[in-house]
Amino acid sequence: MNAAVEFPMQREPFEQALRAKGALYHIHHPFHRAMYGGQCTPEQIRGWVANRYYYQVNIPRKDAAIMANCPDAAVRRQWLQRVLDHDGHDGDPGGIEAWLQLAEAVGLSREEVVDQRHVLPGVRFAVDAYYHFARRASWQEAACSSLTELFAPEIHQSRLDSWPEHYPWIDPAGYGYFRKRLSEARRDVAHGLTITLDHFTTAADQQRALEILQFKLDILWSMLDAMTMAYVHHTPPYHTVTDQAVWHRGLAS
Ligand SMILES: O=C(O)c1cc(C(=O)O)c2c(n1)C(=O)C(=O)c1cc(C(=O)O)[nH]c1-2
Repeated sequence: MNAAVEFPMQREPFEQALRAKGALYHIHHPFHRAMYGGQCTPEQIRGWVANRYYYQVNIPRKDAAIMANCPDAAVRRQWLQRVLDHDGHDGDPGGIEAWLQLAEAVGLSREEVVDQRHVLPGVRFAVDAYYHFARRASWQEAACSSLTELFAPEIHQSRLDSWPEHYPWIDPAGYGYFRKRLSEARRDVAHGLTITLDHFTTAADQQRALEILQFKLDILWSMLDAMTMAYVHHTPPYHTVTDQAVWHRGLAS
């Protein structure tokens, strides 16, 4: 009896298989489609910006966890740039600060964003799953999970192209974050892709890489599902019982 032998994909078809996952990117989520289609209310835009803040503040923590798991100094030196991009460094206030400027531009106060009062439990759990995966997984698997960034420049560009026209009430000074990420994401993805193509070489490894990328797509999609419940259907958690935002604001220190 012959056991089926699975051959690995060559480098190029494997990269194509990873890129094909873009068909499931959150750019296709109805919430995003409404956002760049100009159908979102100010409340919906504000809800998205306030919730996405939780992703923003956890990205550099996730990247620091990857560095902590990586014994290769050359990789760490390059990965460190991601932390600096978000946390800031000499002469660059960083992506978290740029996100807070976006928050102000859409009419939120810094305080209500930073204290995370608007962060929905579903968004928090999805982001936490990403952070915890990066802590537990090998650094190569965690690097692979960042590859949704393959598809991110297009989504940032779609906002730069559509928001000023559809949402003239947003102060254009807030768009710096999206502009900043165009080049940063392209650089990150070149590095993450090289690591992934080098590391996942057997057929089983390659299936695992595709599953990891699906996990990350699920995280991004689930965040928007939670926001849809709250801001489109007006059914946030506990809406059958109270109109107060009674959910917890995070137990992590
Ligand atoms: O606005 C977006 O839709 C979007 C998506 C993603 C992504 O695909 O994970 C990132 C970002 N933005 C982003 O700004 C960012 O800094 C970023 C870092 C990472 C990552 O996984 O390390 N993803 C993303």
